[in-house]
Amino acid sequence: MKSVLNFCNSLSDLMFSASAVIRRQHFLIRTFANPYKSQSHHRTIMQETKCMSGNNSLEADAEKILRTITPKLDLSRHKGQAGKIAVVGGCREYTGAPYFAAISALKIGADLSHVFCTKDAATVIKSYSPELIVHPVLEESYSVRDEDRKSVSAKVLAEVDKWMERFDCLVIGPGLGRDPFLLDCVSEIMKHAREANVPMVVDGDGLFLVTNCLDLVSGYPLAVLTPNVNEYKRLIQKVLNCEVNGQDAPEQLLSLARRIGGVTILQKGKSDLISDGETVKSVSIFGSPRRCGGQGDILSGSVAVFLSWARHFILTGEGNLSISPTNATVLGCIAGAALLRKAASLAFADNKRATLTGDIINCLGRSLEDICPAS
Ligand SMILES: NC(=O)C1=CN([C@@H]2O[C@H](COP(=O)(O)OP(=O)(O)OC[C@H]3O[C@@H](n4cnc5c(N)ncnc54)[C@H](O)[C@@H]3O)[C@@H](O)[C@H]2O)[C@@H](O)CC1
Ligand SMILES: Nc1ncnc2c1ncn2[C@@H]1O[C@H](COP(=O)(O)OP(=O)(O)OP(=O)(O)O)[C@@H](O)[C@H]1O
Ligand SMILES: [Mg+2]
Repeated sequence: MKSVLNFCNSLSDLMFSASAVIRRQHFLIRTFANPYKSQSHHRTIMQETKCMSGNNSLEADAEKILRTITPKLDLSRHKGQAGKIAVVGGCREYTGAPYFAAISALKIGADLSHVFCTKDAATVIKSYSPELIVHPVLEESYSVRDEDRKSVSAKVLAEVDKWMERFDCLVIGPGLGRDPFLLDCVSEIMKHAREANVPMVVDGDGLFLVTNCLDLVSGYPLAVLTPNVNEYKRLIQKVLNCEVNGQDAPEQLLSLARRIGGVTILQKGKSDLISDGETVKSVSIFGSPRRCGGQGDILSGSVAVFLSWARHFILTGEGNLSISPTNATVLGCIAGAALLRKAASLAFADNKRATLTGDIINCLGRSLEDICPAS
């Protein structure tokens, strides 16, 4: 029995540090197991959301989900098994956003957090924290001659590709900026991530890119979009060709996720609404009335970690599966939103009007400990 258990443990460890082949197998299993892919929608969107709001099941049991998917701290595990995250973002204007996302991933429990940014941003981000692994590989138009664009683009891609298979999730967009050459390179990075079945959380300027080129994520079930009010408005206008409908928000979100081929969308706001085109859930845990910039960046880093943990939990069949919904991307969003909101409320209790994003990051550990104690 013990040897069987040991075997299972080793197998599970192996799976988490997944090779490309295993990732692909997992993806196939998940794809065929996903009713979305079978196109068998037995209920209409209207029936589904009415049914959900009718029995008040829109609100997720977020704390239970977070507790369930968070791995136990185990002395037998080695570095990397609790997750390796990479943030693609950081340019001349923005160095805070990628830092917030990457450091949040570490504070929550990922073992390694990388940042792929421009040269200008790299030294600054490194100086914020020695914990982050910072790659100064991205280039903006101003630093590249027209005739060098092709070769520079290939070099950028090669630099990121060297690491791609090692990541459990990418966060694309915090502080990326909107330089056209840089965004072209990031499009290529996204295509490679998709080929390698690496999950992607797309936020900030990554959403600007995706809204203008939906094919980058369309039909990719491992993509998560985390739009704020503005980013959501732009997505709705582009995809559904209408305005945001505050009255039927869950229904509209469900159709948006369906129209983008079953990606998961976390619509940030007073309540966070989450849908993968199959189901809609909300997270309304009390947060903070302060709307300081950077909270969305914490969220993107958090979702990346929880998504990786949820995937591991589901793919290895570890623990009990008594949670619903069962899509890892949705579970990651629910847990990430819950943790951020709780941390924001703790930070606000301490700092009131002076609450800043750094204060919220400092409360991530306490917030996690309240929901899911380390021992
Ligand atoms: N310290 C930093 O480096 C930060 C950088 N950030 C980055 O800045 C870039 C642009 O992100 P933004 O969030 O500013 O882009 P948005 O398109 O959301 O915001 C653009 C403008 O809309 C306004 N706006 C924002 N939220 C609104 C709301 N709820 N209702 C009405 N108007 C609203 C803002 O004041 C801003 O002027 C991204 O790359 C993002 O990641 C932000 O994450 C904030 C922190
Ligand atoms: N009106 C609100 N009331 C309560 N919480 C909110 C409200 N709006 C947003 N939040 C919380 O703040 C988080 C970040 O949302 P926000 O809209 O600030 O993102 P953002 O604009 O992308 O942030 P960033 O400045 O990092 O780019 C959300 O997940 C949500 O939990
Ligand atoms: Mg944002």
